[in-house]
Amino acid sequence: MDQIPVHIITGFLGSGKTTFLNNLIGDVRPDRVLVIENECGETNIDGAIIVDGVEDIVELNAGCICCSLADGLLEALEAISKKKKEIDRLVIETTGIADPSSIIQAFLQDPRVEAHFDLRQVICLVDAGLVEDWLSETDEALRQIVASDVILLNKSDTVTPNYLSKIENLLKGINPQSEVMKGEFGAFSMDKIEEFGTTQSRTIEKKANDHAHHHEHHHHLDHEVDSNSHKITTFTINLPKPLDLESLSLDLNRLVNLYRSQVYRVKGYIAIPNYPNRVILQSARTSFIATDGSPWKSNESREGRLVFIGRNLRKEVFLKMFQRHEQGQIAAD
Ligand SMILES: Nc1nc2c(ncn2[C@@H]2O[C@H](COP(=O)(O)OP(=O)(O)OP(=O)(O)O)[C@@H](O)[C@H]2O)c(=O)[nH]1
Repeated sequence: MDQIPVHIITGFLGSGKTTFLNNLIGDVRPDRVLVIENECGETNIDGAIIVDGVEDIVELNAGCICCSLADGLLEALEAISKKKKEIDRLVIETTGIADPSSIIQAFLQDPRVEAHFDLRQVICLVDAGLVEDWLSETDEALRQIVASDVILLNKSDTVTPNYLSKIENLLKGINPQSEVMKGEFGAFSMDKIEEFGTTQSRTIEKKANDHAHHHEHHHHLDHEVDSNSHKITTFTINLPKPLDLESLSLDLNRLVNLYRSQVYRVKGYIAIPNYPNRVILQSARTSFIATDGSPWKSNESREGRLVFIGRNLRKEVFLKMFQRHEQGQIAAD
């Protein structure tokens, strides 16, 4: 029986997973790719960011796939296995704080999954400018790098060539079995990546076993993840009205600068008055970047959502700041 080739895309928050996925989809026949998106929090922001044309995007929200294998992922895979003839590949994008080892294990050790799917490669996106921070502040970044077959050292435009070489060596030191490619804006050729060969089952099995059982965090809609001494918090702020982009950007930049050491990632979209598209706002320890998202449908209520991910974040503090500085009404979820 033919198996569906699978790639798992991992990498820390904001490292460029979605950007790479968009490139990959541009390279192949999008109607024959199926994507499983996993987001932290209830809002699947990436669903709104990804380019159109993909056969299907299965959204697994409200938790991290690595923790809900028993329900969400296995169910999704079972449904996908029935579409075998319609798709050429399955791509799974994990959350930025996921330990991918239990997902890898499912593909290598669960007979229900193995029967239909062939895990080709685990690909890890790395933010050249921030990876040292993430390695020193979190455990997840290390686990993702260790579990991968191919490391895409992304955002090379944000660092000097010398620093880039230093990071390349650091990554090779952490995971000597992996291949490292350097680049920017997720522009890595899938053909080249596939030339590195498929994952050696034995190797990956070892990796999966090495990293299994280290993972005991619990994900909820708004949740805190205890990962040794690091507490990763995720919460969503709903923005029920269209908002002024300029004043909101000022507020948001002020917020992330004030809590710079605690805020890992903010991502979401807002509605702005008289504008036909969602405006996607995101930051990864940097200023906010605003880009066009998908158009609002005529019957849709124009509500924005921002997901915050960080360490020891207190939602009340952020809500209060929004309430003080926003023009519209802000509601907690
Ligand atoms: N300067 C620079 N920015 C980049 C590069 N690659 C991606 N970005 C930007 O970095 C931000 C995060 O990229 P994403 O692709 O959303 O990252 P992600 O890993 O999917 O993020 P999460 O899903 O939140 O973990 C976006 O604003 C991208 O446009 C790069 O090579 N250089």
